[in-house]
Amino acid sequence: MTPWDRLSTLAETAQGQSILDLFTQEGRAAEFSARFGDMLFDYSKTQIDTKTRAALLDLAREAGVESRRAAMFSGEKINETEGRAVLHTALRAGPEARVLVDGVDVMPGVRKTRAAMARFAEDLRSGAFMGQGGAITDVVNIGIGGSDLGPVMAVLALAPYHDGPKVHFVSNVDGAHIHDTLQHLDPTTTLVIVASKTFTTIETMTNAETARKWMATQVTDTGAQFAALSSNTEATQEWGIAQNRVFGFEDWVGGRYSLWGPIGLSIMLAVGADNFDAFLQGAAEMDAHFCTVPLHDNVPVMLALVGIWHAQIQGHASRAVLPYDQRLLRLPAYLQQLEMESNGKRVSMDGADLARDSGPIVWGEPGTNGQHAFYQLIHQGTRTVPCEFLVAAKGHEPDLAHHHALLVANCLAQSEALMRGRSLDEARSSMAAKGLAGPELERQARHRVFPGNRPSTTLIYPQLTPRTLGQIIALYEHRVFVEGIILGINSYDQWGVELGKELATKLGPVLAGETGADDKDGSTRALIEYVQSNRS
Ligand SMILES: O=P(O)(O)OC[C@H]1O[C@H](O)[C@H](O)[C@@H](O)[C@@H]1O
Repeated sequence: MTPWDRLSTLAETAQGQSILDLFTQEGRAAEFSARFGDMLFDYSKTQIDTKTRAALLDLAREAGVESRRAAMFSGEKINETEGRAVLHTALRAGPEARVLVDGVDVMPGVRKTRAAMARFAEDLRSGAFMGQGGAITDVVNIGIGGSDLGPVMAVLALAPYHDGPKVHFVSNVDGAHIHDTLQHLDPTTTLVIVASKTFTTIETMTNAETARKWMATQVTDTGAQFAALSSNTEATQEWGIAQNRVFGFEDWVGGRYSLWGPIGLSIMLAVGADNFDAFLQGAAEMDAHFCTVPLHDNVPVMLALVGIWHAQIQGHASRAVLPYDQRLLRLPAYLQQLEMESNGKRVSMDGADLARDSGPIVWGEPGTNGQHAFYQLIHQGTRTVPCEFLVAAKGHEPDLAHHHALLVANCLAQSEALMRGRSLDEARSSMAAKGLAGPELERQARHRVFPGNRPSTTLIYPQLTPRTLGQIIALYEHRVFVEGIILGINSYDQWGVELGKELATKLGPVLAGETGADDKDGSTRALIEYVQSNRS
């Protein structure tokens, strides 16, 4: 019997197994949680028991998690469809590290770029680097996908550490985005960063061109107030950005894994090089944990196995990520790219159809806001949505500690409510206490039943510092990697984004009326006609 078969059988047995009843086993909370430093990952509020966990760990071993992990860290070209190594971990490696790609140590180059970024950041933050109108007050990062989501998420998350210029982000090709961002800024004291690994992404290049025109209205040497983050340094030069403000990286850094290097410049500008270093250090600590701790106690591995249990074994199509932390507002969006662009694939590494479901749909919002919106479905809908809660024991506002206490209480209450539910008898008693009786009591009570037994995990940490944020992001990166290995997926390519881009490029001239729409289907033709007759 393969571990997959064993897990299917275990899932059948687990059907109807009360999670709450599992807690009659003494010490379950400690036994079904994993620690990393002062961070605790609690997965005891799931149906996973000792046998299930053993089978999940066998699955990980048989899939070759340990050897694939070694292959990734040693610079092997594990991104086989693109023939590339996967070494975002090198961007945060410590001073002693040596990482070979094709026999060459890449670390001297990584350190050189990191030092150049830090010098530039400190020059800009101290006012040594200025715009035409004086010290830089605002920075606009123009990028999309991995060149946007990571930096936006991290800059918002680290608000208590901001002591640099105000950082803004423009990603959407919708002119509204750049318009609304630039209209309040002064071009003479603004730095524009063009962040694009390829430096060909149409949205980014269109926005960059618009920013350049805006800058030219008041600045004589526009190029002097631009910086570029890219692995295509030739294109940055052609575009007119001086070499000393181009921060390059190699093709072994995937877009959605790139915030640790040059793509993180906006984060460094906002919080300073020391805080950025702490962010990298946190991630490096998680890397060391992932590489050395036995699978059973390994937080990324266990997070991945819980994910596999819920998505591929129990068949839950989505998972909700619910940070009880307003500053992690964009974490769900960031994780949507990280997880769904990495593991949303229908063929395995060798091109065969995937034997089971690909990675799940990831969605979420910060708590407590989500509670007043979609938690209704999570508690009483017909589908089970495994929930991943994140919360800090302590906030950053000592005088608002009572807010934080309420926040934490709500987070803990939600995982408890999801597990415990409310029975029909309990609902009946509360209706009876309100004076209801007979059929009306019965009808009202049924609406107030919570089936419960809904699984969730909680990641809890002392406080959201730069170091903790680095740990959390690296944790999720490795989770994605482990899930991808188990599914046999190449988590590091993204061919699924190409077709839409190609068709959009061809539709441009059609919409402009330069070419006909004869080869289009009826629906697309009708939409084209609608746009053409309603845009003037
Ligand atoms: O950084 P860029 O080359 O501009 O790419 C930006 C983004 O666009 C692509 O379509 C990919 O789906 C993303 O993985 C990537 O992060």
